[in-house]
Amino acid sequence: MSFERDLVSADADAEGDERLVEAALRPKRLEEFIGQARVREQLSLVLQSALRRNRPPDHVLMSGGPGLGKTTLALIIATELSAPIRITSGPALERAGDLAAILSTLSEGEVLFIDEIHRMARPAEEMLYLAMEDFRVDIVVGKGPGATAIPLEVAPFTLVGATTRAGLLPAPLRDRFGFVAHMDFYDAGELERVLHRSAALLGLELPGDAAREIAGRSRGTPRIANRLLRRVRDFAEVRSDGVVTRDVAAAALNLYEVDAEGLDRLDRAVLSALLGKFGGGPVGLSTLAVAIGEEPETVEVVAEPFLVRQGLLARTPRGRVATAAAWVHLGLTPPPDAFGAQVPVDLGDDSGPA
Ligand SMILES: Nc1ncnc2c1ncn2[C@@H]1O[C@H](COP(=O)(O)OP(=O)(O)OP(=O)(O)O)[C@@H](O)[C@H]1O
Ligand SMILES: [Mg+2]
Repeated sequence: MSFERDLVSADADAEGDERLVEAALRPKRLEEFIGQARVREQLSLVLQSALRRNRPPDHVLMSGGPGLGKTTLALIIATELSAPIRITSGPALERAGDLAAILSTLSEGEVLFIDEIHRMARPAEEMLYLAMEDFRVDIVVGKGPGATAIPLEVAPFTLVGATTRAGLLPAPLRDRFGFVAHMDFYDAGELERVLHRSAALLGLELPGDAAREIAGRSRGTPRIANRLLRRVRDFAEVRSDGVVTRDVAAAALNLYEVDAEGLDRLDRAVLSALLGKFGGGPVGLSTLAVAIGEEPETVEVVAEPFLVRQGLLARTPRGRVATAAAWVHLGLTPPPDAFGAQVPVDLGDDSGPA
């Protein structure tokens, strides 16, 4: 085996390994799933009543940002129903035939998981409407006036769709889901629980204050929490005999350019460009994305929701605007007319004009 081959396979192994770890850390049952209390309770009811009636549950749509647990929940749904699951994604369903091939081979009660469902092609989407509602599809044979539609029955199944952009789903599709689960960012306490659970699975001792340090920098996202935990573990193995402390965690995360508020390179690039190149905005999404060499969708889906939640960026009808807090976060003085600079300040009882 040549040296290059070795390097390549070592690389692929490392990446495969990371993905394996991510899969190993996924909660398998609904009760192991941390946070999202409302979604969990709603979903639990949907599943329990379906089990009681011995019928496949309503179709479920999960919407929320990357890494918040959509795929994890889809797998949990199948497990809780003791049903097989078929996994595909919107971009893989380019032609109606791609979807027909899957639908026609589903077994009764099977869960069909379509990830990135907002990226499905139109013809497949229209076929899906019919399948969701009537459990049949029309296979069109031939073209033009001679074309005929051959109806084909589909076994009753449960569709689980996941999307980071629910707004892009056409209404007819959205309306055919019986239950929509909105996944939100996790709070610090929930992320700490995710971290403790993962640390236990990785055989890593994680003190409470170290977990808090990592949780605070995880952008409200379990996937990021787990990823940062692995970087902290690496750092500890090499630099501190595998012992994780709060200082070790902080040093590791500083090394990986995750700042104290959890902003990573992309977040800071967005803010720096917004302040440095556009004077704080307003600036359009695509202009901003071009300025940092990213796709608009990446900026919109990955960076912005977190920046908005942290009160660092605002989406206005005229474009993206940095708030006064953004200037402060990057160590700059906000201009007097900075967006959000006029936040009402409670000066107490006796500080007002006499
Ligand atoms: N509620 C949770 N409790 C514990 N771990 C979680 C939870 N949600 C997500 N995770 C962890 O985060 C990782 C990412 O979750 P998942 O793959 O389900 O995200 P996703 O929403 O499907 O993301 P994407 O939009 O990128 O596909 C999982 O490997 C899992 O270990
Ligand atoms: Mg996913």
